[in-house]
Order: sequence, then structure tokens, then C-alpha cells
Amino acid sequence: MIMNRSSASLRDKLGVYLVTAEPADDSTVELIMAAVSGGVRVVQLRDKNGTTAERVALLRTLQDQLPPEVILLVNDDLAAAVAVPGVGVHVGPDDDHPAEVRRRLGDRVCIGWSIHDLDQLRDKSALAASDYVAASPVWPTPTKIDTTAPLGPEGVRRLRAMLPPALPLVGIGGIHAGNAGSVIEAGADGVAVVSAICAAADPAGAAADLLSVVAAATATRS
Ligand SMILES: Cc1ncc(COP(=O)(O)OP(=O)(O)O)c(N)n1
Ligand SMILES: Cc1ncsc1CCOP(=O)(O)O
Ligand SMILES: [Mg+2]
Repeated sequence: MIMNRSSASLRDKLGVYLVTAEPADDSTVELIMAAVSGGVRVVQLRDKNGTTAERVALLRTLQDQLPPEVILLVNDDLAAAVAVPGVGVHVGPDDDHPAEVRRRLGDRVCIGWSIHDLDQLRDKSALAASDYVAASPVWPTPTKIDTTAPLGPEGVRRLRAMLPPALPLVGIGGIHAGNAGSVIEAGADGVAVVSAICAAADPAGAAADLLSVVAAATATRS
């Protein structure tokens, strides 16, 4: 992914990554803007039940409203990203292959890939096509019940050790301000969350709290 020389690196932006709760609707835009006001710089629209047309409409609204430094991705839907230039895609092992996503979208957008199982690391072309990977899930979560066994912080640590050092890593699944520090201590660059921001009474405050936990854990580590 190409970024402006003046912009913060993707690794820095991934500190707190918002993945939206379902269903996606008009309140999703408001929620995202609140999270961004709290410091979130990477946002994924995750709307498993909508149509591509609905996702495209929401992505266009978001692109109009978000500050340019915010990285916007859509979950799974390559066709939606093709329709809205600049939008990236997050895919998992059951989705389009990251190399195919890269071929279709080019070098200028952000592509993320979920790792559920360390065996996926044999897929060098997927790693080469990805701008970041996600350890998924770190803990069990009611937000996504069709997951493989949780990796835990120990799995995050093993994954970090096996990945190319320059490839950013986030953890996802059951993460909140009380446990995010242990994910960073295990070697992740950031935490991706749904409920910790979307279900909070104050999403901007929840994002800011998570950011300070991540910043403190990152500072301790380095
Ligand atoms: C940041 C991030 N990490 C992991 C996932 C999960 O992707 P996937 O395994 O493809 O599952 P679905 O989200 O498609 O149900 C994610 N979406 N985002
Ligand atoms: C999309 C996704 N992929 C792995 S776990 C998960 C859901 C994370 O949701 P929460 O942050 O509410 O646990
Ligand atoms: Mg997917």
C-alpha cells in the first residue's frame, strides 16, 4: 500500500482499528465519525448481510465524510471496493485470495488478511499481497461465533515471531481496554475491535481509552 511520505505509517494507524457492528445502517456513519474523533485511523465496514449496492452507498458516504488520513476498508466484498476507488479490503481464508484482491485493486489500497491458523503462513503469496495480518480470534467473542480456536496472547506471540518483521499485525476477538495491553505486549501493533467501541455508551471515549492503553503498552515494549 502506498502512503504519503508525510502521513503516519500504517503500523501506527493500526493501533486501534474499528470493525463495525452489524447491521450496518445510517447510525454506522455516526458511530464511525465518533470513533474517529476519539483517534481511530483505520475503519472496516463489516456488513455480512447487506448487498454490494448498500455497502457501496455507505462506503461513498464515508469517503465523503472521513478525514483523508483515515484508511477505509470493506470486509469480504471485492466488488464493492472496485466500485469505490481508494477503499481497501479485509479478507480471510474463506474469501478471495489476497493476491487476487491485490491484482484487482492495485498497490494504492490497504489489504488485510486474517490468520486463524499458523499453517496459513506457508502461503507466501498471501503474505506478500497483504499490508497487515490479523490474529483471529485472540479470545472467544459473541460477535463472531464461526471462528476457529482462540489463539490467545501466546498464539499472537508465536505468530509475530513467524511473520516477516515488517508486516504489521493486529489482534481481534474479545479485546477491550482491560486486555488490549496483553495483545500489544505479545507483539501485535494494534487491536481491532467491534464491541469495545460499537457497544460503548461513549464510542469516542472508548476509542480514546483503547488508544491510551495501546500507546502505553507499545511504549513499555520498545
Ligand atoms: C481486522 C479483522 N480481522 C479479522 C477479521 C475476520 O475476517 P474473516 O475471518 O474473513 O471473517 P469475517 O469477518 O468475514 O466474518 C476481520 N473481519 N477483520
Ligand atoms: C470480525 C471478527 N473476526 C474475528 S473475531 C471478530 C469479531 C470481533 O468482535 P469483538 O471485538 O466484539 O469481540
Ligand atoms: Mg471474511
